[in-house]
Amino acid sequence: MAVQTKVAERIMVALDYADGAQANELVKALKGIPCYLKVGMQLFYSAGPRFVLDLKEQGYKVFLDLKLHDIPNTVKGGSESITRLGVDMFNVHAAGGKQMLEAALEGVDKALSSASGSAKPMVIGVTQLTSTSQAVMNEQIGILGSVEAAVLRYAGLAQAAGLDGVVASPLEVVQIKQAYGAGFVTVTPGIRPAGAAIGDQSRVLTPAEAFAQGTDFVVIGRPITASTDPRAALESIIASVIGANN
Ligand SMILES: O=C(O)c1cc(=O)[nH]c(=O)n1[C@@H]1O[C@H](COP(=O)(O)O)[C@@H](O)[C@H]1O
Repeated sequence: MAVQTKVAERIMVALDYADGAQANELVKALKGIPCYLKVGMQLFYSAGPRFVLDLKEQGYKVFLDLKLHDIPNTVKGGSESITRLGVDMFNVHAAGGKQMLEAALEGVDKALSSASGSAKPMVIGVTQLTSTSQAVMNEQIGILGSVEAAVLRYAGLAQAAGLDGVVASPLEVVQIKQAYGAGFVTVTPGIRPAGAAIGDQSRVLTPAEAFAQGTDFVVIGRPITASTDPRAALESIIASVIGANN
């Protein structure tokens, strides 16, 4: 497999758009690059399950980022509905606790036991959002200690519940892999190519730095979607990762 393909398959492009038409413009612009596509709440609340099904029909890997966080019974039902869409990955907040995380997996199993041929999606626990700084976590949210310690605690909870991995910032990947094993998947937003606007993110690294930390997937939105030439932006990110490895 070409090295470009291997890198592209580990880049999740965040389709943070107001509607399906705008998102489809980007999908068209990136056609032929085998990246993962991430559908988040803005697009899903507007374009709905149909948009997700369309991406799957086109053969894309899809991460449905709806960050479920509710009572276990509701999360179980939500996970069941999500699994029926045939997505490859979805996420739930680890802060919901072990019973809620286990309920998400029960929802997946329930859908798979009755659905026709849906593949098992990876279920990923959100730890501390990458927009959260140490000060915000301690002083506003009221969680004491370091961000790293909180992320590791959430990751441990996610693993104990049987999840496939976690969303965290690239700064925490080495510790997560050390504590929970190389096979415990890390999905890392908070990615900014050198010189890109950081915006509301707090804990960031460049794409090449994130992969050097050993992350499995990077999530990238605005550095691609806000670019005047999104395809060139993605290609230059891929080239930067390959260049850093040579
Ligand atoms: O679960 C996520 O995808 C997520 C978790 C997190 O901690 N931080 C985070 O930024 N995200 C998502 O990753 C994407 C990052 O987008 P950009 O900041 O534009 O690159 C957005 O769609 C966020 O919703």
